[in-house]
Amino acid sequence: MNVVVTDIPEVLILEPKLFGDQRGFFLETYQIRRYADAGIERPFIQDNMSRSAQGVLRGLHLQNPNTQGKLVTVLRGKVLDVAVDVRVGSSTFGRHVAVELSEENRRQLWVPRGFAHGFAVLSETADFFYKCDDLYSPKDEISIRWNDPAIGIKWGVESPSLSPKDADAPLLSEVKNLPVYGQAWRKS
Ligand SMILES: Cc1cn([C@H]2C[C@H](O)[C@@H](COP(=O)(O)OP(=O)(O)O[C@H]3O[C@@H](C)C(=O)[C@@H](O)[C@H]3O)O2)c(=O)[nH]c1=O
Repeated sequence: MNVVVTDIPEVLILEPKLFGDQRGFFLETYQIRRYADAGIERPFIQDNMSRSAQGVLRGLHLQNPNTQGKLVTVLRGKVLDVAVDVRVGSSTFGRHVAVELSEENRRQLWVPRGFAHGFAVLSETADFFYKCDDLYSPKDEISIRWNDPAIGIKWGVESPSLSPKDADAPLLSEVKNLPVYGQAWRKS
């Protein structure tokens, strides 16, 4: 597995080794020791899957407290996947990493605790799978406006299709209960 450290060093791109043969291919999408060596150490306790049509944008989402680290994989299709550092007091607060994840490149993104996450679907449909290191907690959910100019993400999608919650989301500067740097990802 190749590990690519991004401009925000806690955000990682993982490139699992792919074994192709006449039947198709095989790869490990998670393996406890290898991912721990890359810095992804907490146990995953929830797995999620979603399917979305072209032009759908989900995000930007996080939970606080009960922040979740997410290891995200695209099983089918292509998305632009984004992690935004929203940890108050972080030297990279408000900055983001945007990476294309697809069934062709088989890349994964590690979205650490304390980061907002979202993705836009660039293919006809996308099947999206992610592992979480804390449980879904609706009372802790925070949405941040996908097109907040202070974040400045170039999604590559015109007029995305959004959930009502995401369409009405506040700007980053309007969110009161953001995670605090140094608390969001403390080892449990
Ligand atoms: C996220 C989630 C949703 N749900 C339910 C609540 C709701 O009825 C339905 C759809 O929920 P949402 O609209 O929040 O789904 P969605 O917009 O796909 O939310 C997800 O977006 C991406 C970007 C993330 O990073 C995820 O953590 C999560 O926030 O599924 C669960 O039961 N468990 C979960 O873990």
